[in-house]
Amino acid sequence: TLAITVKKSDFSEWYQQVIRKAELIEYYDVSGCYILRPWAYFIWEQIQRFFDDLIRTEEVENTYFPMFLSAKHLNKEKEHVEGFKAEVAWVTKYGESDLNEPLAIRPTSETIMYPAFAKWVQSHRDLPLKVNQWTNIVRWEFKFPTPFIRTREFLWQEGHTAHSTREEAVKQVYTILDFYEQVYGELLAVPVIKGIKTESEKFAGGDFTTTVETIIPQNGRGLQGATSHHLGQNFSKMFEINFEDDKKQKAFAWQTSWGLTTRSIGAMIMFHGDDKGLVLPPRIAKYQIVIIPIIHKDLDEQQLNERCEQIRLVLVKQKLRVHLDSRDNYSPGWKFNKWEQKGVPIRLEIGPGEFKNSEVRVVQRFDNKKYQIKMEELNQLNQILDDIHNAMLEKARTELNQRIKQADNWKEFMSQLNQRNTILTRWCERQECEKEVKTKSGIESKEKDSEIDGQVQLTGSAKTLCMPLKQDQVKEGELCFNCGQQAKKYVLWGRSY
Ligand SMILES: O=C1CCCN[C@@H]1CCCn1cnc2cc(F)c(Cl)cc2c1=O
Ligand SMILES: [Mg+2]
Repeated sequence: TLAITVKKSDFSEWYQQVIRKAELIEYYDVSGCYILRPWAYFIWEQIQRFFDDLIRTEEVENTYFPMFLSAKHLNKEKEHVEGFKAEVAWVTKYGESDLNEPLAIRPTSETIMYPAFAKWVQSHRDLPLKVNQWTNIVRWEFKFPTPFIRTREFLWQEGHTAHSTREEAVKQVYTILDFYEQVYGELLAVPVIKGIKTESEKFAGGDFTTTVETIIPQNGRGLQGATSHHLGQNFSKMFEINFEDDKKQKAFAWQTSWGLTTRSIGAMIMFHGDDKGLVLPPRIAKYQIVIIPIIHKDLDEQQLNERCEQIRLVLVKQKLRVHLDSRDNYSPGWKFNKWEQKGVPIRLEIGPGEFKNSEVRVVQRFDNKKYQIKMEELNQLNQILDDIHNAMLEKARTELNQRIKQADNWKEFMSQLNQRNTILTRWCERQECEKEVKTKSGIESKEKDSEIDGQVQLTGSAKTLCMPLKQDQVKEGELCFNCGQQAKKYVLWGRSY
């Protein structure tokens, strides 16, 4: 059927219907793999354009590295690959013949890139080295797949830099983290919390991991939006990426790596969608405006179409992405419904009244506001779209903040968790304490692990999402909410994707 048959509150069924009825996703017969249709791929292109403009200001250069790597290469960083081996996909044959050694498909590109870095970096004059690539990635996840959020093949960018000093590398980590916050806020109208991962949740191969986390309002689950790691000298020692510093001393480079994936599109869909379907933030909408002629017996059809085409050209000149839907095999009502499902930010209706008064009827998708504007006021639409973006971001920020609660003890913590909130607590920073909270919260969670086909998809236990960069100073005598020892930091806990 055309209509979405559930409300957003029936969240996972709503999500499955929206991604199909908004024509974002088509299913494919390899489990965990999905087709990105033009309506979705356009969003990824906008993200690429926006992020490329940002990293260009940091003199990051786009490259392309091979997708295959040998077992030898992959096992170069044995210890941290250990935990990931189960999800590596391998090519073992070509035609009828066996490869004499199997090749892994990139699950990430450190071991592909860093041997080349070692060749390119000899002197401190070769630093800083800053490369990025836009590719697909394959990780044979065994958890139940969700389009955009968790798929076996996804698109991402991965940036990798090498610096001569720790300070410069650390600065780079935070500059990129700010760029990620801008991708979410300025492009996707999704608010995020910048923070640092705990030792247990960080990238094991690195020194520390920073992250932008968001919280899906419907289920209060944390979702990692993107990540920016300081790798220290761990990889440069492993791959001999060293250089002669200005005192003729051999020194190991200081490195960063950072990634953002098509999961960002899933976060945007979940945040902004409503019972009628997708709601697109204007800056990533393939069509920002759709024009619908309303044919009427008192109105000459030819003249109506000429007026609509005239309006379309005016808006094209204003650099707006506008589509005139003059199909004569669908009714206006059908078109309203379809373009609402696809989340087009503004619909312009032109019927006999508008025609006579040289007006258009504006219908805003995000808040369903309706009003008339004169033809000569069409130039207001650029600002109106900007205002819609800002209003969507503010509404989303309010919803996110409503999902963050404080707790000073276990009882309060579990009460908030079972109300599907995330919880900011003082914490001792001890890993075993963190592990205990994970275990206990899983046992006491009202929301049991949700399983599909016997595969745990979303667990009921809480984990740390991040230690927010913006946080109060913990004072002497202020204790960890769980173990009662002296607290050191505030940390945000939550169920997560
Ligand atoms: O998160 C990023 C940003 C972009 C570049 N990479 C880092 C670290 C990636 C961690 N990670 C994540 N997943 C992995 C999966 C695997 F199968 C293997 Cl072999 C390794 C990894 C792995 O190292
Ligand atoms: Mg993983």
